[in-house]
Amino acid sequence: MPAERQGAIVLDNVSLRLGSADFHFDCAIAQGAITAIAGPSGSGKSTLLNLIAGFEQPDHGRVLIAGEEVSRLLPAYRPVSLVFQDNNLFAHLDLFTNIGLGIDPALRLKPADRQAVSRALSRVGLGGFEKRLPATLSGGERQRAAFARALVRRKPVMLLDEPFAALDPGLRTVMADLLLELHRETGHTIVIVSHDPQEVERLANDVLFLEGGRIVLGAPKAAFFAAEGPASLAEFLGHR
Ligand SMILES: Nc1ncnc2c1ncn2[C@@H]1O[C@H](COP(=O)(O)OP(=O)(O)OP(=O)(O)O)[C@@H](O)[C@H]1O
Repeated sequence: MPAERQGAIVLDNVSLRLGSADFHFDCAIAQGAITAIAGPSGSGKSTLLNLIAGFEQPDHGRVLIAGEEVSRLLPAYRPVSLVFQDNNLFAHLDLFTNIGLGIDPALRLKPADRQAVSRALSRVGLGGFEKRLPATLSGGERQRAAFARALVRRKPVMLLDEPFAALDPGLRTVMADLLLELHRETGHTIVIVSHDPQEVERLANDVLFLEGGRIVLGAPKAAFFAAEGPASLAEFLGHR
């Protein structure tokens, strides 16, 4: 593979068909950067993220993370942590247990792991919330808990699928700032699907813009916002 194709995440000529939808992705996502995936509804943003996470596998081509091919690995074996819009906390388990599951699905937690759970909760502003059930939290607090779970996994790649879409605009800004802070601390590679050009502007170093299951523009943020392209791009930029 040529040097310029090296990245924290590489989709090497990946193609996939789901029902009548065809996807083709060929890109390298930079190490330690925040890359936003944007594009109209149905353009393939979640599918691209699912290919990286392992919820979808390519029909052809390869997915590499940190130089290792992971195309056929199940999600649990990939070096990624996930934060989704509905943050998938288990309703009947308290926050300590929910976050501990991020370290070990069998919950065999060593004392250091238990400390890491409490530290992660404090880190996201939920210190002392260990015994709370998800239903007793606000939407923003649940999203913070999902961040805490991603943090304890200590994986070098964090994947977020519209993590703030259900939150009100004020809280969205607070959570975006928290994500930037965590990124500065960890230096992780972050890939975030976003519908919101302001969020892309606030967070991203690089942007991949999708249409019809393909990447129609991949550029650093400044170039992206100055770019001319398909009508869908003009429409996205028009909502700034
Ligand atoms: N399992 C599947 N079977 C059939 N079609 C699918 C499947 N998964 C996704 N699709 C189709 O592929 C297209 C892309 O879906 P995807 O969820 O990746 O888009 P998206 O850009 O994330 O959309 P949105 O912004 O609306 O969430 C859609 O037309 C969707 O209906």
